[in-house]
Amino acid sequence: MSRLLIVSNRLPVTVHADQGDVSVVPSAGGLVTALRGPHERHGGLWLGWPGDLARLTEEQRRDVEDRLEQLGAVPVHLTSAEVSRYYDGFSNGVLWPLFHYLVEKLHLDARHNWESYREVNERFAEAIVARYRPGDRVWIHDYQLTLVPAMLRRRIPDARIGFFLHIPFPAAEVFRILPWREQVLRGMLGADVVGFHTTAYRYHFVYSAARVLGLDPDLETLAYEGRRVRLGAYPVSIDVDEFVRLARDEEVRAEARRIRESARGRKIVLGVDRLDYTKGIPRRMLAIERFLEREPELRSKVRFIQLAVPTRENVDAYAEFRRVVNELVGRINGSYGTLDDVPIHFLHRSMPMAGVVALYLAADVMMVTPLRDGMNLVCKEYVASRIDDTGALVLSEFAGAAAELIEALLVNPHDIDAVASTIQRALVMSPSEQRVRMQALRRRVVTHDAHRWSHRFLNDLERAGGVPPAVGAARRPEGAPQGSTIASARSAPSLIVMLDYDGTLVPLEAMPELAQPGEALVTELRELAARPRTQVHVVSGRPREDLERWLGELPISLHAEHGFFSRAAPGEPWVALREAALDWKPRVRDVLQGFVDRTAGSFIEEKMVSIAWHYRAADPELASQTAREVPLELGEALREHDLELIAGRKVLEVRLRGVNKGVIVPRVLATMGPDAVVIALGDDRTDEDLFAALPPTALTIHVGGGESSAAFQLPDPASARRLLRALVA
Ligand SMILES: O=P(O)(O)OC[C@H]1O[C@H](O[C@H]2O[C@H](CO)[C@@H](O)[C@H](O)[C@H]2O)[C@H](O)[C@@H](O)[C@@H]1O
Ligand SMILES: O=c1ccn([C@@H]2O[C@H](COP(=O)(O)OP(=O)(O)O)[C@@H](O)[C@H]2O)c(=O)[nH]1
Repeated sequence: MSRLLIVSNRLPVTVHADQGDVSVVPSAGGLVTALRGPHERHGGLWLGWPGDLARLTEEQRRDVEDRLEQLGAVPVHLTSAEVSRYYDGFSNGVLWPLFHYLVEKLHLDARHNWESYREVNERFAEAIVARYRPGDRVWIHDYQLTLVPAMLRRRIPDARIGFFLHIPFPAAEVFRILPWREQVLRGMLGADVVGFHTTAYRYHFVYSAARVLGLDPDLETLAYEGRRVRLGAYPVSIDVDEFVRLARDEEVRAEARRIRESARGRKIVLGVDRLDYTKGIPRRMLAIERFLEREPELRSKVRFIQLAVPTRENVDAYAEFRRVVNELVGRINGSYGTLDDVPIHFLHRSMPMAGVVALYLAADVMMVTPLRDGMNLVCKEYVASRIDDTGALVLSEFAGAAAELIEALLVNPHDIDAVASTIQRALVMSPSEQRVRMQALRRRVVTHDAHRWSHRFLNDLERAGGVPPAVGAARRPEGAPQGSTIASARSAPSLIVMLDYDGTLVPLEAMPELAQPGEALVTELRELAARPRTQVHVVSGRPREDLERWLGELPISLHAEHGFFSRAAPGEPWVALREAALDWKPRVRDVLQGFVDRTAGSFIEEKMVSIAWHYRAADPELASQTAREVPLELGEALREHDLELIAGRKVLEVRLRGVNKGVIVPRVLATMGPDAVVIALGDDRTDEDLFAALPPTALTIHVGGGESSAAFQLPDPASARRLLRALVA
């Protein structure tokens, strides 16, 4: 049976060793809460870091490993130097603040932290390989392991790999600050499915990939290295039944009553967060201070409880942050406390889930006001626990959960006045308004629970994969031609080699004039043409002048503008395919010039019988939107003048209908005997016309990733040229 291998930095339990005592306790944080259900249901393995086992005796270690095994947990051990570099230094000192838009907290200079991050990601990939069985699904989680999908893909190319990011993916303008932006994107794109909490995070990812890697932006699927990577928004959630069960539990209810009694008639306003600077605790405290200042008559009627769970205490920013929060709480309690009570009850500890639910049941108002939060599960837990439809939720607009929980009182956590007013509003909310809002919230949380979250993701993972269509083509070529195929072509009585230029013989460049052939390529083509009974044809979309300037001396045939012009040998004239009306050009040029003017970095390439608008160097977001408008604006001109608009790789080209690379095929074949072997290589949509016009016996080769009607495929121009050299050898 197909197993689910869950892979995350943290295991569902963490081992603590304290002065000889060893405890194995449930890990804190939303990721672990969300994944417990799928792990138990699918009965697979969970690979992750168990905490520090270095100080355990051999016997204690064996005992811990037995307990982990019973839980289906596979430990990936980290040294204390790795914890400090990979986890504290890079994951939580670089990626965490950057992805939460807290750029001033970034520590980018410690390169060894990045090295360690890479090494530990390799270790995770190795650990997966060691446990992997064919048919397993691998689900990798979060920012600590962004490189693992690609590392695993290299080791097991046909593995089914999912990746889910639990924190926000920031806007491209913020993401590209990261010196390792390319590696992180390529790492994540190793997966078949990449999941985010919200459509906004997915959008940022797509445009980061477009900007940094030059991929074509598409919100559903990215074509990457010959694969199709599916992107989805899957808002994570909680095990609702478990919270309802705890909310009905007599002991939990008794504890909730005790908490209320100790508040002596005061209303309770609750916060539950890891003590993380993203959670907005200081600004929440300032809003409480503002509220107390503004509402003297309510001071004795409210108790604020803040449960602050210790977290990442070895990261400098967290230690400093704890000091700031302590000072604030001290100041407010000093100003507004009495001999009887203090306004803020601040608890710096973690609690068992039953204790947390008792707090949820006791609280009249729940404050969840992070500055940024990937999702935030605390707010969903509060809603699930309020089985009698009472209570008010104050929720930050910057939590991923705000996209779903729109019936909460949504606030901007940066606006202290607004948060203070919202506390007041929540405290006086009528029971009927509470019910209307809470019922709507509960409906959404109940129907979109953790079970549904994992089900949706794993369903998409089941169906994902495959390769992207190369424009205009329909299937995946078989792979590189075998040595025997090349050998039989070499021994054929005569050989016709038809070659596209850009993207096939040379890599694509930002500006067409930069893609010059270089001496090595010129020599290779000369040697190929010198083979006995061999014809070489370069069949390009380029104008005659480029081909003449770069390849004109060679004893080969040149075909420019997709075969509209041909030149048989050096010194011979260029011959046009037919008479062509060119009266459409000013009109088309005008329209395309409008697109150049509003899309910086794009340009027009004008040839004799076609005009192309190139946008590979333009801002990808702008260019992809603009490209959609081109057919609309050109529609009438295309119809009136019988023109075609052809989409290539980041280029749109207007040309006469019926002029394509296929038109030269009958002429070329007529020059050789029927037993000539034809080899054709091309990378783009326009080369599909050539492949389609060739006889089925031709050896057609698509250069690059994706689908094509070609029989074979080579990854890049370098391998295409190796094949040409092999023909000569
Ligand atoms: O493992 P730690 O370093 O102690 O941190 C705990 C977890 O914090 C983060 O949680 C995120 O995941 C939640 C569930 O998807 C989401 O609701 C929340 O907004 C996120 O911040 C972190 O992403 C996890 O990797 C940590 O395990
Ligand atoms: O003492 C506590 C208090 C809270 N939580 C849980 O920690 C998770 C916090 O998840 P959230 O998504 O809100 O934020 P994260 O901490 O993952 O950033 C929730 O399931 C809480 O119930 C916990 O494990 N121990």
